[in-house]
Amino acid sequence: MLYFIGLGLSINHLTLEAIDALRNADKVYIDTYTNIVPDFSLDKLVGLVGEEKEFVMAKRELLEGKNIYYIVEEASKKNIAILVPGDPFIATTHDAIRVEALRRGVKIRVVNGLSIYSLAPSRTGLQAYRFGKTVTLVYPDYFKPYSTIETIYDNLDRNLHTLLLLDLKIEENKAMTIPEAIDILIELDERRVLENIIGVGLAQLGSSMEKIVADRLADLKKYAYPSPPHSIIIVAKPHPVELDNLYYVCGLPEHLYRRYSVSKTYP
Ligand SMILES: C[S@@+](CC[C@H](N)C(=O)[O-])C[C@H]1O[C@@H](n2cnc3c(N)ncnc32)[C@H](O)[C@@H]1O
Repeated sequence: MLYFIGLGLSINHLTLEAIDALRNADKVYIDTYTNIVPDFSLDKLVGLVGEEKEFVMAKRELLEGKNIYYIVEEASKKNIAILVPGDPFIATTHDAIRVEALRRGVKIRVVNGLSIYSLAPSRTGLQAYRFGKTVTLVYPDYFKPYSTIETIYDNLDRNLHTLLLLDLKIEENKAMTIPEAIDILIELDERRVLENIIGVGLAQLGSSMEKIVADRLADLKKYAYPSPPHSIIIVAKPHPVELDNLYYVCGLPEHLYRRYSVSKTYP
């Protein structure tokens, strides 16, 4: 059996179903590269699921490429678990392992986990059905990420919010921060609309250090955030209830709350 288990965004998000599946596993691969879970502790995990099994802190190379065949082979003989931050199949590359297991006739089980995709709308009060395509902003090391800006423009043109995930290169010790992302966005913004639009900065969502702040996108740079993971929501024209949530839940400054309570134009 091959288990794909979501950890959630904090070790405290592990569900009873996840703990049960982990207890059944002979070997647990812990995905260490698709996200950062700041409060993750192997000792705490072992305490919850028992130590009589093998734990492997897995880098990208262990869960991708030809190693997929090795893991599926193992899972044809033993109970193997892959523990993934967030939800195991949201914004990860683990589908290739699932498909290979099913192709080989190896049984699989998916245990879902709390994801940035559900916490972002839920924690901010922005309505889930008003989000357009999610996009990741990558470091402009090799090319400028114009396609990311195009996606944000497309969403704004359809009056939809954008959940912007920020680049993680964990194996290079790099994780994009909200201020870094804003510099990149403003530099690439040919329409010159983004700096005045409302943005919501999300840092370590779901952990005890969680920070959520709403302001003009350009002004999100002036806040202090705990270390990554960070994301940003680019907010389309907010509905009245969303505007209330931006003010009361996310700390939108009062002058912006008042302005958008009466203004017909946005931003
Ligand atoms: C590749 S995605 C993986 C998503 C994960 N599988 C899930 O279901 O949440 C990782 C990106 O999600 C965002 N993210 C993940 N956890 C977060 C958190 N706790 N707070 C803010 N952003 C987060 C960051 O932008 C990070 O770079």
